Amino acid sequence: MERESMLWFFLVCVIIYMVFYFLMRAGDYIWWRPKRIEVHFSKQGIRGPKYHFLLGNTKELLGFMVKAASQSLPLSHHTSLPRVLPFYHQWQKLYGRTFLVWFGPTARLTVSDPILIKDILINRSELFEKVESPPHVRKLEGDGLVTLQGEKWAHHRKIITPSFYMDNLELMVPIMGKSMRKMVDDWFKMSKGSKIEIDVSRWFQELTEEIITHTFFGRSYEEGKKIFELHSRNMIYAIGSYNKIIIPGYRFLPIKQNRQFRKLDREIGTSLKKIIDHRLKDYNNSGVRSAKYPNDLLELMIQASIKSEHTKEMSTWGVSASQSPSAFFITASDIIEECKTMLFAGKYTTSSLMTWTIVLLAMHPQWQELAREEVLRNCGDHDIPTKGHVAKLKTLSMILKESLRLYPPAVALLRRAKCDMELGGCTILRRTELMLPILAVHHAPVIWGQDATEFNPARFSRGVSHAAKHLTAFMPFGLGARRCIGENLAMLQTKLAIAMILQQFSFVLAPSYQHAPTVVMLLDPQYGAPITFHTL
Ligand code: HEM
Repeated sequence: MERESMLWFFLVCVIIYMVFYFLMRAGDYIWWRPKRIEVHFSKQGIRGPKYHFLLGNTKELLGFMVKAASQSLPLSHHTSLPRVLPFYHQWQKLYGRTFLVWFGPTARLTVSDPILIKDILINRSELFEKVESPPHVRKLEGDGLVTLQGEKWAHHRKIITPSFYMDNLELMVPIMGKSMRKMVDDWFKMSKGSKIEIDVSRWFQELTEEIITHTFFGRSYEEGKKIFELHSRNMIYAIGSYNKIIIPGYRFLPIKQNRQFRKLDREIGTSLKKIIDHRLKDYNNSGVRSAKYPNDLLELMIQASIKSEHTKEMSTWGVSASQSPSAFFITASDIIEECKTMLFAGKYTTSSLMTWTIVLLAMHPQWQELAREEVLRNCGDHDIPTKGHVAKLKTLSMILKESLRLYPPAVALLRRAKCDMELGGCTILRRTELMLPILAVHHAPVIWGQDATEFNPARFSRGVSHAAKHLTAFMPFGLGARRCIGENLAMLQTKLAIAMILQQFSFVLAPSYQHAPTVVMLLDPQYGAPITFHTL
């Protein structure tokens, strides 16, 4: 009996200890640790809004966003920072360009000095890692290049990079041109030879989807298209849950939205596997391809995977394990994840660039005229521009850069310190997150001059180095080793699309257009981008 009571006593002590331990850990996470971090930074002169229990500054952040979203900007007015990143606009006035913000109990050091940004993204990038996206977004973006770290990221980057070389992409100009011709012809028909109002953002999303499908899937285009459609549907669920990410365990709730999300995700995996299995039939047991097709991104990855030493994975694909060479490259599930990543990273970013460029040209008719004159002079008035033509469109290049400067699709980057370190004379603690507000850097008068918030593509006439005080202040595609791999593809397809629109139409903002740049995941027009096109 006594032994039994002892056992009970012991058990109760263990439970009390464990409860106490977890309470202490939780208390440390949501109160003492944030307070220590606040003191640590304030001793070094870095201040910021006060940390509030559990929520951090979430309430203030949401308040700023709701207020900013309720008012549109005047037309042709590009001072979008107070609307898009209202917290940065308000707090940098109080605390300076480097300050501490609390996203729940997570501290984020906001850094907008280009010299420090260069340190973080280029000079000492190995000391920083990427920050994971919220769970639903992570599922959508896939475990591909955007999120991978370390050696695996380096392997994938090496394999995928050749697909995005300019020489390779230029071969796709006729295919891209065909998709764009179809879009422009559709608009022409809808205009009945006169004029038509179109919300361009939706059309550009479809266009970029088609082009990435060609880049990735090549001859499997039709099957690839279905996967994109599933992915786009899932994107709607992810966006729906984006503002609920502060609810712990939200993604596990057995609600219709979550069930639907998981179902579509499984369907994407199954469909992709089918395409890969089909392609593998072109390979003999030695891993040599019998059929002759041009290389698309999927093919490059399959070839790399055939060299994989992941024998188990390979045998499930029906390729003889004994034939696999020894170097580790890439596996079947890696390909599936990379595919999702490309779809996620390439579609909405590029359509956002196309949309803002058309909006800007509609707002600034003198630049629209200059760009059209250049296009007609170099490419003629109807023909699909060739890669040679595209290379000559210098004014259009300047316009795209100015569009990316004023309206960068990705408005901020995130990194996390891997260890305690010194940055700009201040000690940063391990696991501190750093927020690099691209939009704020692109709009800073100290970097770009007093006309920083004006649309002036001429500032890029002698290149980025003459446009800004710091070469690294222009970073719509990021900087350093993790710089966007799809930059060439995005610029090429946007140039081609805008050139082909300029050949056929002049355009102005539709009367219903409201100038309201906003961020859900990327920078988009809150009420769409209705534009009135007049046939030439
Ligand atoms: C205007 C269009 C685009 C913009 C503004 C853009 C922007 C960016 C930015 C800012 C990054 C760096 C993220 C970071 O450092 O945390 C990035 C990375 C990336 N982008 Fe893009 N992107 C665009 C188009 C594309 C396209 C068309 C693709 C592919 C089809 C693509 C694929 C990627 C990938 C895979 C990464 C991760 C690279 C790595 O970490 O190695 N992007 N992009």
